[in-house]
Order: sequence, then C-alpha cells, then structure tokens
Amino acid sequence: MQTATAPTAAPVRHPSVLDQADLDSLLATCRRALDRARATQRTVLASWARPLTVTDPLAIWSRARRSTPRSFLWQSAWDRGSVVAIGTARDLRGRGETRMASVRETWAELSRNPVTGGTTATTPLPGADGPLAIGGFAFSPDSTPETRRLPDALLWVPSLQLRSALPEPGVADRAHPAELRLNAVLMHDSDPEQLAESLAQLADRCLRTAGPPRRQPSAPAARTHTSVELPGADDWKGLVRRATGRIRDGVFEKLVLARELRVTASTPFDVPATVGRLREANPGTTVFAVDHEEYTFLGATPEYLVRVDDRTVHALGLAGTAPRGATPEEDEALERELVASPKIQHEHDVVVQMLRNAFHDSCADVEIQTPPRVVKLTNVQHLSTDVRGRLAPGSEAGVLDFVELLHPTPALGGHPRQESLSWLSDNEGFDRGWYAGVVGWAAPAGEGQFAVAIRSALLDGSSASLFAGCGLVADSDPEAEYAETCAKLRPMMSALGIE
Ligand SMILES: C=C(O[C@@H]1C=C(C(=O)O)C=C[C@H]1O)C(=O)O
Repeated sequence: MQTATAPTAAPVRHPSVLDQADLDSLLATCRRALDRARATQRTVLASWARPLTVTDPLAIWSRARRSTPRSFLWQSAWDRGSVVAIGTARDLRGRGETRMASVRETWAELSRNPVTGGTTATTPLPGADGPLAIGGFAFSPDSTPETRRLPDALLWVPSLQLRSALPEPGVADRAHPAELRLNAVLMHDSDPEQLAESLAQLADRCLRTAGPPRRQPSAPAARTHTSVELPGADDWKGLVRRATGRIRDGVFEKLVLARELRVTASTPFDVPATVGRLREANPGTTVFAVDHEEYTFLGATPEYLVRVDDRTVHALGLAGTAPRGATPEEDEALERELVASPKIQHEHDVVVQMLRNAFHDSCADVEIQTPPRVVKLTNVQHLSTDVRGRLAPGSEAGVLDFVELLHPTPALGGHPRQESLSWLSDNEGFDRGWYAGVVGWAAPAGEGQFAVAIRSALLDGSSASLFAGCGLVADSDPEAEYAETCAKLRPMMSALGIE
C-alpha cells in the first residue's frame, strides 16, 4: 500500500545577483588593483559596476542594513537620485579643526586613479559615476569627543552602492534602471579572490530577495514616551533674549539658536518605517539616513549646502520662516508677510551675501536668483535663493572644497562666523552633533551633493534626540521663535509617532 506523503517543498532558489561572467570580471578587477598596489606600494581602490533594475530603494535599504552596522540611504529632492550604500571598503575620518581637510585629502588620494571594471549603466542616472565617498560632518568639531555620539567627520567608501532614479510618486513598484557598484581597497598583501567572493556574497544578501516595495507606510506603533527639552523652554527663551541683546550690542548680526528634544519611548523606533513616513509626508525634501554602530541619524531636509554637477556649483540660501496657513487664504497671507517682512529679509540677506562673497572668490559667472522664492513645506514656508556659479577655468575645486568653504553658513551658524559660533559654543548648552552639519556624497571627479542636516534626529533604540533651531536678528521675539522650533520639530515627531 502506498502512503501519501506531503510533497516536501523544494527550496526556492533565487538566481544569484552576479552571473559567472560578472564574477570573473569582478575578480579580474580586484586582481588588476592588486597588481597596481604591488607596483606602486600604495592602497588602490577597485570599483566594479553593472546595471540592474530596482523597484523601491527604501525596501532594499530596509532589508540590507540589517547585515551591517554601517549603511546609508539618500533620496534627493534636487535631482531625484537615490543612493543606497551598505558596508565599508574604507573609512575616511577626521578630527578637530582640520577634519574636513583630512577627509578631502584622503579621498582625493584614494579616488585619483581607481581600477574600474564591469559595465556602467546604459541609461543615464541621476548622480555621478564611479565609487562614492558618503557620510557627513558634525556641525562643529567637538572638544569633548568621548561624549560625542557620531564622529566629527566620517565619510566612507561603501562596499556596495546602488544608484538609481527615485520612483515617481504613485509608481513605487515599477522596476527602473539602477547601477550596482562594488568597491574594495587593496594593499600589496590583499587577497583578491577573498575580496571578490565577499563582495559577491554581499550583493546576494542585499539584493537577491529584496522583497516587495514598501506600500503606504503604516501609522507609527502606539507607544508611550517621556521627553525633555534641552534647554528647557523658559531657559531657551531666556537665551533668545540674551542673544538678541548681543546682536543689539553689535557683537554679531545674526545667530541661529537651536534646541534638542530628547525622547525616551516605551519600545524601540522602527527605523525603516520612520524613513518611509518622513518620505511620504514631506515632499520636496531630501530624505537621508546614516546607520553608524548603534545609531541612526536621519532627516528630511529642504536645504543643501552645495551640489557640484559638471563644473556647475549650486548653493542654496534658505533662511526666513513662516508657518503654513490652515486655509489657502491664510497661507497666502502668511506668505505675503514672509516676503514683505524687513526682519526676515535681513535674516535672509545675511546668508545670500555670504554665499555671494564665497562664490565670487572661487567661481566664474555667478548667478543669484532674485527675488527669493517661497518654498512651501508641510508645516513651514521659507524664503529661498539659488546661487549658482561655474568653476573658474583651470580650477580643480570639488564638492568637498566647497563644503569646507561654506560650512556653516549664517543659515545655521551666524554672522560674523567666528563671533556667533563662539557665543553658541559657550551658551547653547547641548552638543548639536550632526544636526546642522552636512550629510551627502562625493564622487571622484569633484562632483557631489551635501545636504544641510536639519529636520533631523539621532535614534538609538528607543531613544531619540530631535533638533530644531531658528535664525535670530535684533528684534526677534522669543515666543515666536520658540513656536517656530516647535513647527520645525513636528514632521519628525509625527514620523516617530511621538506627538
Ligand atoms: C536651523 C534650522 O533651519 C534653518 C533656519 C531657518 C530660519 O531661521 O528661518 C530656515 C531654514 C534653515 O536654514 C532648523 O530647521 O533647525
């Protein structure tokens, strides 16, 4: 008698992301890099690429980030490009006052002449070709590094990077062109077989079963939480009074004062879901997330410090804020007040003037858009001015040179720079860390994009530090400025479910 046995389900075998020809070419690239490393006695960057298609980069990052303590997600509102980066081929770190210069010099050296292989995407993609250095810089170098949660300066070359165009709203599940790039840094004694093998395995882990695209992000889980304001509301308003007093005394002309909201929730935050909600609720912003060890620094920012694209340098003067109205009429009335207010024009002009001077020193054909436009975000509106220049003929300046030159603009620090920053470090009362610093990526030929890391938070399990600040001039009102910081905190609070 035959007994019926339940058919054992055959394991589902997904094809590997890399086929044999890819594996051979990846290994050949690593071997060529080893030969160069031996011949030159220097470290050599190997970078291998092939086109593929992806659906939603956020779904890929959500899954792949679990396999590594270091990852990066970037969804740019400015060119609709996306970068997902997993793992580390090489860290580029810096400390103290020279942190940006050290990172810039190490990247220039490493990226000068990479050994490349594979095939690049046939469809042009937003962003720049080649291996990237990604990451960010804290607002200021810190004098107490032991208490700092993210390093002063950390860019890194990822082991795996995936560049694609962002899905158009509403068609997130359509496959679209992307480029997979695998990077390694080889020395004279590196093992190219082992490096190629581990990169292929990483690509499989990250991309083989990326799962379906993320649907509408779910509402945040119900959780209880406690929160502390740093400094407390009354103390912060007192600081506004002291700062405006210093402005009237002529010590500085403008100062951006910030505060931290430290939250402890009853359960850990769901990082990918938070990023999904930020993306959904804040159109027109660039969404970023950096995983570093146990921390995730994430945000949805409307502001870039600098973008360099094909020898054109873009900066953005974003300063001057009004709330959004509850009705179209109220919104327009608030917009008219924003545009007409001499106080706000002054706050804005200080930023544009600084950018104008910096560009005139380093670029030819500088264009400054006038009058400023109004950028409308979910619950605030800003005055915004585009500044654009062409790199002067013969100039080799790249995006990291401009980060160093421009950061921090008076939109985040103050004016004059030295006086306002020194007052902030003596009085603000908390460590800004990467808030109001810059986050983004640099490509070998000097192209890149760096966002100003505002509307951001630092997460660690069930703890979150949220940040917001605002520009003060002589007649700023403490109550109105406090309300402005509350409005700027709100998108992150609702993404985290802590309203
Ligand atoms: C400092 C922040 O925002 C900055 C300050 C602004 C202002 O003072 O009007 C506007 C945009 C940003 O440059 C923040 O969001 O935390």
